Amino acid sequence: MNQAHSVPLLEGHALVRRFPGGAGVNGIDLAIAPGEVHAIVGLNGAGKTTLMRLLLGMLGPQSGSVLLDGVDIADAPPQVWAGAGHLVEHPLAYPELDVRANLQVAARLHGLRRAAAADVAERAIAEFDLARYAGVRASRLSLGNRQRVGLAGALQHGPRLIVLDEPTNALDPAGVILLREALIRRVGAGAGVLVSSHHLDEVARIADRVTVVNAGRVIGMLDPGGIDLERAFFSLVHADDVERSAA
Ligand SMILES: Nc1ncnc2c1ncn2[C@@H]1O[C@H](COP(=O)(O)OP(=O)(O)OP(=O)(O)O)[C@@H](O)[C@H]1O
Repeated sequence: MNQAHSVPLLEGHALVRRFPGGAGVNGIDLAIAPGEVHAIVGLNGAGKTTLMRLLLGMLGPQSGSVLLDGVDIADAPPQVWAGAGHLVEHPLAYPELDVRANLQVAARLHGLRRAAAADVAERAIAEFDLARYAGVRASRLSLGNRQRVGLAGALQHGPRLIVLDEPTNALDPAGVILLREALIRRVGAGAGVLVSSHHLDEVARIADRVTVVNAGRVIGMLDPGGIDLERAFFSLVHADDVERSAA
């Protein structure tokens, strides 16, 4: 960690996507560098998921742009996308397939050949402690195990860019540790991670940078090594709410 590089893996510039009623993303700049964990935190409805969907091209911006490896995502070829891994919104593609098959399909969709896909899927099963469930249909899994499979599928192909929306939701404490270690390994090897979370303790453990989002805008940064992250978070949000209500 802490080896932030000058060329970002992913950059969002002046991103705007307002939904009817005004909520959404109201002009955000954000970058993810190789070798860093960049966390975004914010209250429910702050715009974190919308921002991630914009950054991944799952949702088009009304204005602004996104560069992936320096290339506008509208022009990024499939091999550039193959170097990304994300888990935003839907943990599983194929509920009727078993865990092993789901992971193999996910690896194939990231451009791996059949034998390599089978190989990475076995390693992912081991990494996320899913051996007991490898032959179980995904639709029969508990929420937490489904989340483990989704994370394994997002990380198994060795992406350089990792984007995870609230990845610790539904995970048990063992799953939280497995994920933390999996991310630390990848960041140590040069990957860049964007992660949203409501768990400030976990954010403090893994993040190099923490961006606070409120009402669709970036309102400040938190120091992950700071002593009272919760207090710092609420004071930023409160100050922003007061400022907006006075405007
Ligand atoms: N498709 C949509 N149509 C209308 N409003 C939407 C749509 N998607 C999101 N919103 C609204 O945009 C705002 C931001 O939602 P978003 O899911 O990005 O927040 P979030 O920060 O991820 O919240 P949470 O912490 O609850 O997951 C919310 O008020 C939400 O209701």
